[in-house]
Amino acid sequence: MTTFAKLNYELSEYKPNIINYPFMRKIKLVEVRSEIAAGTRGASLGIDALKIASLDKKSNFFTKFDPINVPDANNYLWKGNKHPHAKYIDGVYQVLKNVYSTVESLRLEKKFPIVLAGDHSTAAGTIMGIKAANPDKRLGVIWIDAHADLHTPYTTPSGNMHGMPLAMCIHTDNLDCQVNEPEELTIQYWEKIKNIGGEYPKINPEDIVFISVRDTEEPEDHLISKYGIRNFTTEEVRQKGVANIAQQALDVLKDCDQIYISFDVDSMDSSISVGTGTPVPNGLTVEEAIQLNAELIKDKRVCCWEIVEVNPTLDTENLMAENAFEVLEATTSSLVDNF
Ligand SMILES: NC(=[NH2+])NCCC[C@H](N)C(=O)O
Ligand SMILES: [Mn+2]
Repeated sequence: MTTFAKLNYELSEYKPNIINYPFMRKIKLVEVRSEIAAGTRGASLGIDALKIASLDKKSNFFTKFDPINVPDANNYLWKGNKHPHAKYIDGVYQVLKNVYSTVESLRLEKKFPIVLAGDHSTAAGTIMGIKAANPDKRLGVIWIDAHADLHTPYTTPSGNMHGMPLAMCIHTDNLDCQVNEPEELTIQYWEKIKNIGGEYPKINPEDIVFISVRDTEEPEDHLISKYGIRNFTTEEVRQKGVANIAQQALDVLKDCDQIYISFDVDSMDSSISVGTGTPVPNGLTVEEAIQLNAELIKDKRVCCWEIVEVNPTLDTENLMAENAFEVLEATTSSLVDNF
């Protein structure tokens, strides 16, 4: 703890109501065990794998913050998929509404949600919730990921909706690059999803910053160049250093009033990220991921942080969860220390 944080902490013993706020962030853990939007089974176990990693490390992390559980719709997996270009979109819609309303309420209470989630689609619900609580604040997004997650039912190569959350939030169909003909019912759900929390884009595409994105398809590349979305590559992170890239990323978002950070563990290199559904080479090291998140979260505009896509069923010895837990713990203590 910094001296000021320590003083603040000590004072808070005596005057909890006055001193705790606004100096200390009120952290709330949000657990979303959704995996229907991933192509591989098992991401719903990621949160519990993080808890096992914490126990093995004898860390008291999970005793420090109250968790809240958001209901998932993983039972849809038993029914079979009816939407080839947006798999289980009916279930995804339910989960996104749940995440959205949970995050909205937390933000209205000025809490800082640390979201532990399964598949990455739920990040759209998080963004919609942040925006709903403060519609007049311009929201920027730092998306640390191997993927751009900018697909739509009209462009997706896989039908997996964890490849679509950013398109939901910028409210695009990307018809310029249409390759699929989604069914009418699929489109109805897609429209409902885009309009959760209001019939408007929740973020400007220009207010997205990518870090380590390296596995995109042509329709995503089209949106990236159309909107000039900045991507800081792994090479840039390595050449210029993590602190420099963190600063540059925050500078891109200089006109934003609040910032959400989404950390997909597949941003880390495939040599250590076997335990995730879509691993990609040339990613960040664990150390780089730790430094990057710990640095970014110091910015006072950051109002929510999320970690996703840990899948222990694909792993050996819970390696990914152990690494991801290091990132979670270090990022959270940076948040606490630099309130
Ligand atoms: N959040 C993720 N892991 N996304 C992976 C997406 C992979 C690919 N672009 C797809 O649409 O299927
Ligand atoms: Mn992702």
